[in-house]
Amino acid sequence: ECTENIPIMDIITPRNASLSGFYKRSFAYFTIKERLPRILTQSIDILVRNKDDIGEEYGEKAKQELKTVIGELSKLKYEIQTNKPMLNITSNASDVKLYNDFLTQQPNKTYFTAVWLHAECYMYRRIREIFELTESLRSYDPFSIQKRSAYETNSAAVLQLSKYLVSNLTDPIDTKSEFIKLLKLNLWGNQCDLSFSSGIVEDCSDWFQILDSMQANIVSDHSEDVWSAVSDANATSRIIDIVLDNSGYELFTDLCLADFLISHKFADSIRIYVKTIPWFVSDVMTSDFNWTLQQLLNSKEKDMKYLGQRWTKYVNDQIWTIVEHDFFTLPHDYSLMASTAPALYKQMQEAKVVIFKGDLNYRKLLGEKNWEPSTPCKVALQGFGPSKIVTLRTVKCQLICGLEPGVAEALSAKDPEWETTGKYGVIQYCDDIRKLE
Ligand SMILES: O=P(O)(O)OC[C@H]1O[C@](O)(CO)[C@@H](O)[C@@H]1O
Ligand SMILES: [Mn+2]
Repeated sequence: ECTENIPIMDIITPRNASLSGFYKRSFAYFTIKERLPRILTQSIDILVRNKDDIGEEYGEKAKQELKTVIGELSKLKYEIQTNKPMLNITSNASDVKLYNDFLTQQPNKTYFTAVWLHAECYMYRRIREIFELTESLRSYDPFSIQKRSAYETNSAAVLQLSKYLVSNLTDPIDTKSEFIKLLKLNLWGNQCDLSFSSGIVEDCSDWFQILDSMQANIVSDHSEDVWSAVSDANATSRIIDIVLDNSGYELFTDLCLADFLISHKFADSIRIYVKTIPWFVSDVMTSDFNWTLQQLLNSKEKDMKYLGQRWTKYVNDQIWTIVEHDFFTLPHDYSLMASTAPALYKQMQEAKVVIFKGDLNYRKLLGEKNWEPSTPCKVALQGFGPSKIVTLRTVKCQLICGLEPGVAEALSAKDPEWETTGKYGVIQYCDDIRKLE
């Protein structure tokens, strides 16, 4: 039991405190104690199982370097389990200065005593550093195999949704109700995330049938506000930003939403924000985006092929643009964006609406704080507000805002694990704070 000498408290997370492994009766503690080491073990197993293929593709030297990489991943796992301090990143990548400056400023620098967000982001940044410091595996994505198989596992759901979307594009529809239906399908797509389900991907194909019955699990539903914001014909901006989360089926639901926004003329351009390094196992990088379009283009299913062609044209015509920015893989929460990445904040201010996907983005929007669940979203955002904000998030950890009084208490009474199963979700909207001044 190597956590016995860790100075942590055997309590739940206090109200308004930062989530941290320091509170033993928390999901943060469980994640750092159990889940992060398991993710590293999974990565090591996958590298060992695929070392011949990787040697084929990256050369003999890569096969040798894999031994070092596996050793380094094991060392990282041991560091976490024994609560070592998070040391500076030593590679010379573009984010390293910002990263180390941030690390230096943190009062608690060990995995179990740091803010959970910082410790978890740091682990993924260290995984990246291990590959950055090799010669032949600098561009290798250790999560690519898992991201690809997650897509394959859900190909039935992708096919079903592609048929639905294509029929929507041709038949006359009730735009508002179809938009809100697509929004909810998009929300539930967030359940498919490998850092959470540790590789077991839900079968998402029966969601059409049960969408209505899942309505009860949307514990905060601002769909009407989201509809008003995206369909606002008086808005000056014709840009909608989508900050992506997971690859696979979830990415497909994001592209369906992005297509709907263009084809129904709610925007002239969609900016799609991806990660610049392998992140939280499932998160989308440009390579995953391109791979997904390629799968659609190569598909034998006519609707999938058609969408692949349609969406490739959106990219070529710059109706959809991929935005890469280091900020999204820093440990900084979004209240620090304006000061840390002013150009990015300014760019987001150009958008009509900014849609954030998933649990990690939600944690960064709320500054990783254990707010009173009925705290208004505007308060929890702590000043972050480049535009109108929409979040589509399945609830995977113990932080939330914007709930009606009593809702959280009722959920805890009915289902004590409600915050950490991904079974519940929120569709939340926060108006542009510039308007509220
Ligand atoms: O892919 P998503 O929705 O951001 O979920 C990943 C998040 O869920 C968790 O697994 C639990 O909160 C975190 O480790 C991580 O922030
Ligand atoms: Mn994710």
